[in-house]
Amino acid sequence: MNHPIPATILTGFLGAGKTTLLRHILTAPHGEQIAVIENEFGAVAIDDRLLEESATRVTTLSNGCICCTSANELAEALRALLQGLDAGTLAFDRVIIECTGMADPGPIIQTFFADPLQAERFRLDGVITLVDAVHAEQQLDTYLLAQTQVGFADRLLLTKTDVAGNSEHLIARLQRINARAPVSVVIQGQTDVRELFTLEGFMLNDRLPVARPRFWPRPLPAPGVSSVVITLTAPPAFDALSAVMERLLEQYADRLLRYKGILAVEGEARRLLFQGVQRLYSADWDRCWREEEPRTGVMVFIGEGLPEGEIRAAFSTLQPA
Ligand SMILES: Nc1nc2c(ncn2[C@@H]2O[C@H](COP(=O)(O)OP(=O)(O)OP(=O)(O)O)[C@@H](O)[C@H]2O)c(=O)[nH]1
Repeated sequence: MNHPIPATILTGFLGAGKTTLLRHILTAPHGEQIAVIENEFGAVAIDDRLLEESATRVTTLSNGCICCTSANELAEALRALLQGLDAGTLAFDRVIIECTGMADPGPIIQTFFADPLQAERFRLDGVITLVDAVHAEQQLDTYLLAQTQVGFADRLLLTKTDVAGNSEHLIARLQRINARAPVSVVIQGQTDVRELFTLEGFMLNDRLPVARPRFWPRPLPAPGVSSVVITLTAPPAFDALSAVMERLLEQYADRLLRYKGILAVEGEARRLLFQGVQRLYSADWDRCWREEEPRTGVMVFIGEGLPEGEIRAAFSTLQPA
């Protein structure tokens, strides 16, 4: 059985610097061969040829926005890459998908969960969202999509800080939208590529940063994308936990972009890893808790117009009064 091939999704609003970063990734000496799936918006080919020189293969999805029409096309492109790999006509260690600036990463991510072949042969390593420090505040004010892209991220990269100057306010805003994803600065695509390649954002392991709870003086204006971090100090019973999650998903799955957590369960030596994207989720038993580890569970919910009160109330029923 082959190891699943890691896939990285690059997203970010129009002009955020995705192609600039991709070019840097393709020429950096990280030792991986990379296949690229480009999602063109409109007919104007961006620098495919430039990318072609350093990538194993560049597949361009013709159909504009992946999120609207071409989820199937993406699945087809991934399948074609696998065929090439299996036939020995292609060699690559990783796939990078560059989304258009107007794409909602949700359906793209779901492609990796929904299709059994994709789920088996690929491992979604992480979603990297680029944020243009010059324009992001205005984009976040105007386009829910810009917030959604931030909400889906495992890692946020702030670009153009060389022009924007002080970005503290923006960084605080990004962390409010997505308390889970670390934010780092990238100027003209320059970054340590290896750090982008081992996110394992969907594997939920020890790399999940356990976000500190944050307190904000004012609630976010709704609707907006925000995150809620829930900490469970006492391990709940499995059935009670399942019932709470099922009820929340039944009612609010549409509003939940992503949620994931590491949970301790009563009478169970192993950690429960729970993660999902909108309606698609999985719960898996992971390694045993180590003796010295506090059996504290943490769940992070990221979503649009998050029903924070309801989520907190549901989980509080799992804790001793
Ligand atoms: N000053 C500055 N400019 C940057 C930086 N990163 C990217 N740019 C410029 O921003 C512009 C847009 O960069 P691209 O890499 O094409 O952005 P993109 O996200 O691929 O754009 P779309 O495909 O249109 O969504 C280009 O002119 C880049 O040179 C940066 O860190 N600083």
